[in-house]
Amino acid sequence: MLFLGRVFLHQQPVLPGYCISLGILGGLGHCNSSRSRWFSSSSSCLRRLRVLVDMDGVLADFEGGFLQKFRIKYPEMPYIPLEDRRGFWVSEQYGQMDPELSDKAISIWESKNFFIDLDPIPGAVEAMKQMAKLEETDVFICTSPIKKYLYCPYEKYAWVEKHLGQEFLEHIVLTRDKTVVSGDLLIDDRLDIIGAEKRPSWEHILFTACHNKHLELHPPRRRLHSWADNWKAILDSKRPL
Ligand SMILES: Cc1cn([C@H]2C[C@H](OP(=O)(O)O)[C@@H](CO)O2)c(=O)[nH]c1=O
Ligand SMILES: [Mg+2]
Ligand SMILES: [Mg+2]
Repeated sequence: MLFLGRVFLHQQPVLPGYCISLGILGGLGHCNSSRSRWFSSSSSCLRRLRVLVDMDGVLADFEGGFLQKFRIKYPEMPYIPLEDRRGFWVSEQYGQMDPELSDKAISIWESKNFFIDLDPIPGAVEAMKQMAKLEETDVFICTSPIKKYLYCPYEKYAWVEKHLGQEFLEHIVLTRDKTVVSGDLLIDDRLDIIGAEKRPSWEHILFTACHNKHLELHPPRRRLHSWADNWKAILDSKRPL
């Protein structure tokens, strides 16, 4: 008998709708990673955890890099110290201070070398290397390019190669819509991640950043406060028992 369905863990669907199994559902997860993983000898497929990790604000310090370059390019202009940042979009808050500052802010991340020059977030590189080495775990960097595509997509790849190594180039998902990417977890600094898929397969873990640290999350939503926080425990909470 063919069974087509979804399994829920922590109220999150962990099986994409296209995962078809022959009856036995216990312990199933993403079964599409390779043909041999679809079924083990006991007719249940090995379940690998898939973690999607955002780039800007989680691996690469977009906010710090922005402020540094903004102050160099516009030394006479007012700026917003990182502790006063509110709201995801930098240009919105700058525009509220002075309408002409919105375009000036945008000019910073639309410039050549903005994305490649970003410093890693503390602990990010080490955590990603450790995470990738974990058994039964697949890690992907899931990041949105800006729409001015002249430099950003290239520089995001170059950044990953520079800081994480060439092997990680196989693990990049560039998308403007993260809801259509399947995974168990998405670690991301943006509060509202919406798109075409109304029921994304991942649980969103909010990565704490200067612009979101004051926001109160409603249960069962969870945060990762930094890479010094216990990210392994969050991964383990999504593994089958
Ligand atoms: C415009 C803007 C972009 N970004 C990041 C988010 C996206 O990267 P990521 O998906 O890696 O977090 C990218 C394109 O919007 O730039 C900010 O973090 N703040 C901003 O104000
Ligand atoms: Mg981000
Ligand atoms: Mg691994």
